[in-house]
Parts: sequence; C-alpha cells; structure tokens
Amino acid sequence: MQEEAQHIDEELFDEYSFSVDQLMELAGLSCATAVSKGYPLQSLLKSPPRVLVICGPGNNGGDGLVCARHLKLFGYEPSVLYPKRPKKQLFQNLTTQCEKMDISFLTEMLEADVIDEVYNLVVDAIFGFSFKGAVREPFGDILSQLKKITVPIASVDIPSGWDVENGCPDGIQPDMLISLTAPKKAASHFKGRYHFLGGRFVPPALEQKYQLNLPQYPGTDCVHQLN
Ligand SMILES: [K+]
Repeated sequence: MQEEAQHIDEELFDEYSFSVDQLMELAGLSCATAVSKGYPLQSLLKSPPRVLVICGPGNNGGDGLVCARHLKLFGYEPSVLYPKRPKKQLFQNLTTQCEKMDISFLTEMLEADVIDEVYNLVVDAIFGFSFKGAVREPFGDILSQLKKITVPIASVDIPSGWDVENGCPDGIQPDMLISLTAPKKAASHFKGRYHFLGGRFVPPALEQKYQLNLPQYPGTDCVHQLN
C-alpha cells in the first residue's frame, strides 16, 4: 500500500504530467476545507480562531503550508511550526506566500498545556506516505507533545508517526483524518470523529488502473466525508 501510494504519485507526475505545485494546492485546499467543515469558525471555543499547523520536511509539510494559507483566507488565524525546511524553491515559495499573508511562524515547539490554552486545534502535516522507521528529532519531541494535547488534531493524509500500513496503537490519535487521493491502509485504524477524502484530481484511467473505487464527491466539493 505504501508502495502503491508512491506509484500513483509518480504516475501523476511522470505519465499524467501534473506538477507538484498543482496537486499540492488542491491537496492543501482540501485540508483547509475539511477543517472548516469539521471545526466551523462559529463553533470554536477560543477567540481569536487560532490554529497551529505543524509542517514536516516533505510534501506532506507542503500540503500543510497550503492548508495554512487557505485557512487564513477562510478567516482562521493559523500559526505555522516548520522546523526542518527543505531548500527546494517550491517550499520557499509556499513559505513566502504564508509570510506575506501575515501568518506567523513559531521558532520552537510549544508545550502541550500552552497549545491547549492558545489554539483551537492542530493540523498535523508532519509526515505522509513516505514516513519510515523510528521518528528522528525534532519530530520525536513534537509528536510526544501532540500525544498530550486535548485540543483536536486534524491529520493530513496519515497520522504522523503511524506506520503507513499498520498504524500505531500508542501514537497520536487524531480527531480528523483527511485522506488524500485515496485512504491508505492505516486509515482502518483511525478512531477519530471525522474522516474526509480530499485531493479530487485523480484521472478516471488512473483510478481504474489501481482500482481505487473512489466514492462520488458531492457536486463541486473538493472533499467527501467518509464518516
Ligand atoms: K500527517
């Protein structure tokens, strides 16, 4: 399944000629849309409507940066923690776009009780389907704080730190999962309240080839609520 997700990814770029920027924009928009459906502005307990978005070093982190930008456009107040920044132009551009929209970047991870006091929820965009092996720092410390928080976590594609196929019983337990392209095997271990499918960009021929059996998205929506 981890390999399958990577094959689909490669095929979208190599055979179908999509650029990473294009798909990341749609993925991040799906995440912000799912957050706004699960945690509407008027339902939030803390004002201003602060959201902490934690971004990892790969494309999952890029989805998080795009998500933060759209959350800002939707009226939320996102702050981003981006401790390990790749040199690629794409990520530099996404960072500049956030900065130019007055999205603040934290310099270090906050303690769990501070997160609970200040933020309404956390978007987990740390690792996606390329995560492997034991968690390396600084992400081990970040994940251990996330295990202690009581505000909800919305995980992008896969709950970070979970094995892509087998999950992680003592890992973080997100309240929302936004599966991108198609749910990964680990999604069967998800016990939170909201499971959304996003990334409405899969060409029908690719869907058929991998027998993804994707559900019908409602109307023009960019997310589909699975449960
Ligand atoms: K994630």
